[in-house]
Amino acid sequence: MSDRPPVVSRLRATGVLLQIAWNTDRPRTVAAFVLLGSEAVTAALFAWWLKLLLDALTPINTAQIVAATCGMAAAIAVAAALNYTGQRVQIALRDRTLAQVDERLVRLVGATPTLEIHETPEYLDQLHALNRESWHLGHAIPGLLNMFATGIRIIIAAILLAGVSPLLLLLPLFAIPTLALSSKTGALFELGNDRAAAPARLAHHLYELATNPAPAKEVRLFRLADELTARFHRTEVEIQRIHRRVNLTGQALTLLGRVIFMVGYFAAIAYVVTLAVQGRASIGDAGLTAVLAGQVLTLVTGSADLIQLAFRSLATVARFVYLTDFARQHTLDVDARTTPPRRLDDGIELEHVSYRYPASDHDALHDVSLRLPAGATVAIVGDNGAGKSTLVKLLAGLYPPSSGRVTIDGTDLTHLNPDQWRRHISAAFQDHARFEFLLLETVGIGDLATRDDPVAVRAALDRAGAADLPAGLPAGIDTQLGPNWPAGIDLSGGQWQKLALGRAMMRTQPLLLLLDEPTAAIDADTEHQLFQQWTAAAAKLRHAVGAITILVSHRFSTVRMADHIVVLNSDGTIAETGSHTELLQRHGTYAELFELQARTYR
Ligand SMILES: Nc1ncnc2c1ncn2[C@@H]1O[C@H](COP(=O)(O)OP(=O)(O)OP(=O)(O)O)[C@@H](O)[C@H]1O
Repeated sequence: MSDRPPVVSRLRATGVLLQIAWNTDRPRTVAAFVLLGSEAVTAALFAWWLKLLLDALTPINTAQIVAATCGMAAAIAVAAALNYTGQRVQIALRDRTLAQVDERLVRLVGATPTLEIHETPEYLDQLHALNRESWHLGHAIPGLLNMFATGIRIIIAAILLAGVSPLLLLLPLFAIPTLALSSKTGALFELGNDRAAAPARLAHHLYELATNPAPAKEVRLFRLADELTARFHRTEVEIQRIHRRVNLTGQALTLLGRVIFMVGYFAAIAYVVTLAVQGRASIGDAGLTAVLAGQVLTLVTGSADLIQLAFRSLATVARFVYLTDFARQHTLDVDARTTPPRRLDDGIELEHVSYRYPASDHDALHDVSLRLPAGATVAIVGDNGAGKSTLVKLLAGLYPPSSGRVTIDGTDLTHLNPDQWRRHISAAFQDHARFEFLLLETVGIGDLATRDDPVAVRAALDRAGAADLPAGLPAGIDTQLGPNWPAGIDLSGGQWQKLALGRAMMRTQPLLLLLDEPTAAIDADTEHQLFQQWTAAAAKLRHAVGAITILVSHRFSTVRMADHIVVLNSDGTIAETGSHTELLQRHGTYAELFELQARTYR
């Protein structure tokens, strides 16, 4: 997961967790440590009151008997009260801290300017493992507090035992193997999870395929239930095999540690009994030792379990730290970068641009050099997988080129503040998101400045050819979208796509409008009309801001309207560029594809 040794990454995780708790709720952080620490002191002193009581019996010392009995009763009552309050504070602190952990992750990942983290297998494995182990996160804060309280009890028990005989301080030494082995077993658990991360992600994917509504049609049509079940079963067997192997080793190590401690425990009891027989220890000392030796057993084995649990939960916190570090590394120092121009005078240029996806062994785009003049409408065509969407995402700054550069009026796109650049662009994709909000918001978020303005939203819907869509819905523009919400309704694929288009139309003067097969689910005639409308709008914007419109489409009746057409080869290189007329005269790939499609429609 990271290059750091496990102990260092756990220490860092502890620091991060305590810092989040502190920033989230300072009073409760302090209260939890004070209450549980005080409970530990009170409970640990019970044995001392017992010793005073036993010593007061021979000879009888009534005042001491009364004081010791009251002390014992008070120790029990106060410890119970502190424990009750401390646990409640601890639960509230845990819940608030966990909510803060989730919020940090959402904020950091959402603010990452490029898409690369979503395509890096190592990152995805860690994210999935974090989701799977999310219940461990819930143990992290209680685990740290319990370790703190247990530490106090062990220290007090050690002081009291040393008072009887310094030799008794050797007793906790017998616990060292248990303690040492517990971190080893914790590391083994983490190793199991790391090894199982990839098959676990596969199992999750198979589970989602079988249970989510989106793939349900194809799963039934292609009768894939048995196939998915068989794959799921094989993957789960593999996951269990990985865990079983490391768990067996862990259990054997735990047993060994316990046996060693038991030897020391019986030796301590035998030693104090011998001292008492020789008259070198009082009855109270013998009672104190018997109770404390028993407590040390519980405390040490308990603390070993606590350390193990804390090690596991801190391993999960360490995943969170890894993910946030990863996201932070990808959130480059954006504020320091140049502000984009308010209008395009020259245009956009791609200079020998190549792009390779993190998990891929070949370029999706290779050595692409292109000039997109200010004010132009540009269509990109090519076979499936030729790199059209990749090119669109590079222009949006969602990926940095692997080599070469994209310039905006001469400024390297990677030097522009991505947040500012995205204020000047708009986009609609074939694989658009389904924001299940009110229709008004689903479209309005295309321009956060006017997101709640019904006039702006209706105008955007009009530009997207969806002016009539709200009228057919129960609450019009205020209809809740998404069947999973109260009064929420689902839409057809084409209707969702029109809303995505509406979102793209919210911005009225973008410098760059990216339309990546935004009308694939809409009929060809409507697409044709819409593109005519957009070309007319682009002509107006040409003079105002020099806006460039990029359209990816497989429909040549639409593509032909563009000023410039870029044809990509299936290996991500450029085949040819030019206007429709120029490309037809060239009798190359475009002319061939155009003729083929035109023939189909004749
Ligand atoms: N996230 C990814 N990780 C690895 N490879 C990818 C990823 N996305 C796309 N590719 C690969 O990059 C190449 C270009 O894909 P891209 O989506 O840009 O093609 P496209 O021309 O838009 O295709 P289509 O017409 O099918 O939408 C393809 O070979 C594809 O398999």
